[in-house]
Amino acid sequence: MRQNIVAGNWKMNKTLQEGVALASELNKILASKKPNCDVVIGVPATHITEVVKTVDKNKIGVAAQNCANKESGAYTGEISAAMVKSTGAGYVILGHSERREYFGETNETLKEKTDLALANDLTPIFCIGEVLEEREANQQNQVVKAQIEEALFHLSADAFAKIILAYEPVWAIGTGKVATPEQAQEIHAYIRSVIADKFGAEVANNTSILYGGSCKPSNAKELFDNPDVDGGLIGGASLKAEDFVGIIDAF
Ligand SMILES: O=C[C@H](O)COP(=O)(O)O
Repeated sequence: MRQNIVAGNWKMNKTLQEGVALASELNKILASKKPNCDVVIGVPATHITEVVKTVDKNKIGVAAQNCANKESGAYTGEISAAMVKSTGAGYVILGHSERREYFGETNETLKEKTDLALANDLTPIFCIGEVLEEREANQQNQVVKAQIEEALFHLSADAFAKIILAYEPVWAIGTGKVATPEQAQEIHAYIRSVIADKFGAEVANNTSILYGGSCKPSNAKELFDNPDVDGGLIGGASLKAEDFVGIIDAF
């Protein structure tokens, strides 16, 4: 069934001690709440084990921010999907635009990462989205369609059903410039139609599609109120427990 989800992406922020303190604060606040959405935090790989120990797993899921496109072996510095799984994380963020832009990730490598994540029983939070020039040229639909087709269309419908999508217009990430609720709804509905055409209406209806890009407590509700927006992937505002909880409370 389609889930509402608020996922944080801490990116490369917080030392281990600061991260554990943030996770602990969040855990404490959520202990007395019953959120109307699943809550996930995407933390640096070095923090996963301690954060998993810190939070109530029934309330907060933990995500890695990446995994390797190889199973194991001589790939210095890489972290495999099996290693991520062994830390206790349940999710992995894949294809974030920062990984695509700064670390050369392509739809082809993301296809391999997705397969390994699924094989290791991790839930991918798979990011797609257009850059500003593409939006200005009105190419956003074809960009996100190609990202989904090239990295995910080889999957069976059952495998695809395990994926969470995150639509993040790159021009809205960390810029304070948020997509309007209408822009978000329009492209989320389009993404769902792309999924329906390939995997059928049931899979499409059950896929959670999150919005990411300058989402904060003050604009979360108007974004999440749209029928095809099932939550958010939150960067900056996930670094303060109060702000992150403000977004969770938008549901
Ligand atoms: O993964 C999260 C997104 O990149 C959004 O980041 P932001 O909320 O700081 O704009």
